[in-house]
Amino acid sequence: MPFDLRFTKGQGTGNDFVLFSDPEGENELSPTQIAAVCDRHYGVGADGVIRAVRSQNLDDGAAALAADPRAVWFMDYWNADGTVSEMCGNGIRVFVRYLLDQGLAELHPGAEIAIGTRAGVRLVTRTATGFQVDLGPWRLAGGEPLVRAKQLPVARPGLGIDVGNPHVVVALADDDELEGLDLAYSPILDPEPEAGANIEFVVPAEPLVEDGVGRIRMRVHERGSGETLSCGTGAVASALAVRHWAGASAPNDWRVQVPGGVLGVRMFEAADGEHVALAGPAELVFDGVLTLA
Ligand SMILES: N[C@@H](CCC[C@H](N)C(=O)O)C(=O)O
Repeated sequence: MPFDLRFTKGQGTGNDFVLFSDPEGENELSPTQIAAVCDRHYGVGADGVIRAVRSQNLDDGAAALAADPRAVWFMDYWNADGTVSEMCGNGIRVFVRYLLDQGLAELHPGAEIAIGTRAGVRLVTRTATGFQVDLGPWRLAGGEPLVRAKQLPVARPGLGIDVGNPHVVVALADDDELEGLDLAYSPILDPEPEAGANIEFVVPAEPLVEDGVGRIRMRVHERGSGETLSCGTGAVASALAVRHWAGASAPNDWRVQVPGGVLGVRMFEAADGEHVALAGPAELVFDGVLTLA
């Protein structure tokens, strides 16, 4: 039975999403419907779909509420191919902008909002130009899979990093190598992690550190979405990887240039270990109605 999906299109550094509100958790889209919505020729076009559900109305939301009763909203995130992901760093900023715009939540200056996600509860605050999200503790995922990509002459070792979702970061020699990559083709990981991974290619700026801030450029091939203009968790994983390679003197503040803009990354100590935060813009672009079969 066809139905009308009322949605809002949003983006953060060019990583774009279709957002819709389903407080009672009654309108989960099928993977086929999500792929149809995200199709850039026959649908709205987006890198992912985000459903706003009250945490109390989702199984995954119950865990979020148990962890933090303030997490009344759950970010139900889906990639463009209809697969699910645990976390989206650009998406969660756009999600908060959407909740505020729809009058579903409030966020006063200096306050924080708790959002339920499959990676756990994440805290979001306002910044002068957008939002910052504390992505919580991170970890080296173990192993250094070889990465093959089109136009990369030889396979390179990647570093596995988990920031709630899985990433493999690969260092390239220079901007020419970065620009020359053809990410219309999916890079190949050897060994391929069972759950797949988002793959980031990074190049240090010259100099790497300026005024105490590390600077890198990044392109990404996202699990479930292909090449995107930006990936927030990918920017975080990339800064963590480059700091890891650079050694003890490397800074904790990073500026990550992606094709769609610039993101800020900061590592800091918290009660449960080192956390990593992501800052960047979040915009709503237009509202619409799509009839779905
Ligand atoms: N673009 C997002 C990440 C979205 C999920 C990712 N494709 C995955 O499957 O883990 C971001 O900004 O972090």
